[in-house]
Amino acid sequence: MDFFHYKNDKLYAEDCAITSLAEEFGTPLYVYSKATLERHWHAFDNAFGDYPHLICFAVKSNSNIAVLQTMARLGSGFDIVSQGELERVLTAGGEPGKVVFSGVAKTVDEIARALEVGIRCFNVESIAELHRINEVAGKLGKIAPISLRVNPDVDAHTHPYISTGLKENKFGVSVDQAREVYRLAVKLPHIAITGMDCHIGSQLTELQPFLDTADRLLVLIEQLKQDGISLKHLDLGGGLGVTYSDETAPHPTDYAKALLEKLQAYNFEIILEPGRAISANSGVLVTKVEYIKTNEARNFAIVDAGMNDMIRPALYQAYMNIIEVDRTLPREKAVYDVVGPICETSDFLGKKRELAIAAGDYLVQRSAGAYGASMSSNYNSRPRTAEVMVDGDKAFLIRRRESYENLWQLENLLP
Ligand SMILES: Cc1ncc(COP(=O)(O)O)c(C=O)c1O
Ligand SMILES: N[C@@H](CCCC[NH3+])C(=O)O
Repeated sequence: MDFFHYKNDKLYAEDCAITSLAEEFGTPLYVYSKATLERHWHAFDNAFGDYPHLICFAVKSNSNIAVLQTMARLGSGFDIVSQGELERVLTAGGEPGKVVFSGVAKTVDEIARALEVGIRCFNVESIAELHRINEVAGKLGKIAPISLRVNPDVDAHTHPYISTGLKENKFGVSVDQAREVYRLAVKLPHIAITGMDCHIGSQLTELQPFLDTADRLLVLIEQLKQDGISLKHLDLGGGLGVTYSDETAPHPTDYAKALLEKLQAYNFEIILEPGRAISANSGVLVTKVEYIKTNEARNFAIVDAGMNDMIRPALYQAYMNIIEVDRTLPREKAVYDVVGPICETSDFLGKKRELAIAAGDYLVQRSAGAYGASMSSNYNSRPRTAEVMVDGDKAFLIRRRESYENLWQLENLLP
């Protein structure tokens, strides 16, 4: 069941008509469905049944505090990559004891804050970081729980910009060095080894790379046993893909089943860090057609949302569906490039889309709940969009539209 659906040819988010939301809150507008967020989180959580596990929502995919609050109320953990994300989780009511901290450049201040609030563990990405965490923990009189992010050198078969598990990527410690690093970690006085993690990439549409990764990590885990190092958890990161057009991504149940077949014999808690699979299809970007422009080569639908609001097509040539909001309007179909207001040729939401539209109509870009608002910017001095969370027939403004004053509120004129 899709909570974004047509009723009498008019698009709804749950029981709220998108046209009404656009008129009430203006466009561009991010609209999230609370029921979809919850259903997707439960799909992961239920997939593991009674097997010990923790689903840590990847905050980077959608960091609005109401989205995080929705996750926290379900009992979710969180995967963070900065102190900013940590503070958001805490503000949203998330439990610090369910936070895992990834990221290659953790600063001294970030480490100290994470130790102060008592996060679940640091996903350590280098030897230098391990030493830094040990030092900071020592100064604070704490023991830092750590997991080593192992880079398994597995090809995730995804876009090169969102592939993270190859040796040439900056992430983690290579699988060949990891044993040495664990042997070092075990000797450090302010470090407690709790687990192992990895994250090989995003928008994976096959299970095999995850399973190959698990195999490589299990070999390493056996070697660590010989060294007397035992782990409490195994964190396989995020990365499960979603359907943007016609790709089929594995269901969390199939993923969990395949993992459990491998891991049943071990006594680990399993941690996953899904972002996109929970948030992408829980949200849409609503935009208004400002102008239709036609030349010999193209029809352009010029809309009020740009690459500053949704950068995925510009950055990864990502395909995202674009659909009409009101199909009862009498319109001729034509093929359009749907482009934004930004002064960049890469500013498009979609190319060669068949749409029945006229100026003034609303369009929706689907699957925009992940890496949409969280990657938005003020480029071209465009105030960031509002965000709305729909719950049944109620709509809550969870981020107000920025004002023009907001654009320069942190800037100063010279004396
Ligand atoms: C360490 C880590 N965990 C989790 C995620 C979430 O990934 P996804 O949104 O593909 O599930 C990412 C982003 O790719 C990441 O870098
Ligand atoms: N931002 C990317 C995903 C990268 C995730 C970060 N490791 C996307 O929109 O597809």
